[in-house]
Amino acid sequence: MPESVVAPFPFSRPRRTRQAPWIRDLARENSVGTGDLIWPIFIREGADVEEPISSMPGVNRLSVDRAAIAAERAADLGIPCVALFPNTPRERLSEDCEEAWNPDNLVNTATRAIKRMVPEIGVMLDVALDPYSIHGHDGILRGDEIVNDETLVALEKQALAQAEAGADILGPSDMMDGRIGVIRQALESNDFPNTIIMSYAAKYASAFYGPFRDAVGASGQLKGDKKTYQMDPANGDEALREVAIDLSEGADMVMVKPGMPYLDVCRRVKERFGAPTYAYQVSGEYAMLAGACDNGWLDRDRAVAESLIAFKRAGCDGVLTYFAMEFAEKMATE
Ligand SMILES: NCC(=O)CCC(=O)O
Repeated sequence: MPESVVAPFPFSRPRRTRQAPWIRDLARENSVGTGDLIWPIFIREGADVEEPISSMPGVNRLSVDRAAIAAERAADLGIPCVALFPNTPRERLSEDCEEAWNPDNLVNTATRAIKRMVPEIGVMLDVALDPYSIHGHDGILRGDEIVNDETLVALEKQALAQAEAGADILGPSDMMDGRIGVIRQALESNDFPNTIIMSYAAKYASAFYGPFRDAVGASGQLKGDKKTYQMDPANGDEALREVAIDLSEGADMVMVKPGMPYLDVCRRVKERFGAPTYAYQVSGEYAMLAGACDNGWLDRDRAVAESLIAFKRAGCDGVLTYFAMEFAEKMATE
């Protein structure tokens, strides 16, 4: 940033550029639009079903047919991409997570349905085993250990099944070492040169994921915690090392997660690497804001817009947010 030269008061009066809407519009440094947003959708079994998620008031699990209709609405409103997360039926969870590479699992089926109905919207899928494991971890568990290299073999199979289903962006969210290189190599070797990888590069072991685990049906399952693979919230330099590794292994875009408590990390990542940088405003952030708004303690439209502009100000190119649809609906009426 250039050094600012400021005249002494009264020659300098910062309020001059805030005195009326037109000059505030003209002086505004950042903006957020629907084109900056990725909308996460939870997918469940069944047909014609929308099921509320109690810990995320206003967010529903959708059956595949409903998800395709919702994606069409999102595209009409200018949202460029949806991210799909499965609420896998309990009987399909296993130790070895085979459901993750089932070509007909919920997210692969939903991807095909959405791409058939709305080919112009991007579809992003998470590459990680937690929605498919009986223990709720993102990798293969042997004894007490999440085994890194064995997990990579499973992630490769999962990623290829997703690319085959038509996913445009793969989001490895597991935080195993070496997974971006393995997935990129597999995509190149299997004729998917255009599949984009947005790595969850700096994903923290956070308390703010609680409602998500409820949404995907994994809250009761998790044994222990994820601290041996997700990052320590106390660390910032380590995030830069993680991002450097993922970019050098072939990630096209990188993500910081959660969002609002980690805006410093977003800023540092963007400044250091200049790569396309995204933040995930996670379920706990959604629940916190939605809960306060539902209680009348915050003005919902203003609080949501302010939370989203903060990501742009911090240097992000875009945001994954459960508020995407309501923000887009609001923008469309203005
Ligand atoms: N891999 C996707 C997530 O873990 C989402 C977390 C959240 O929304 O809390």
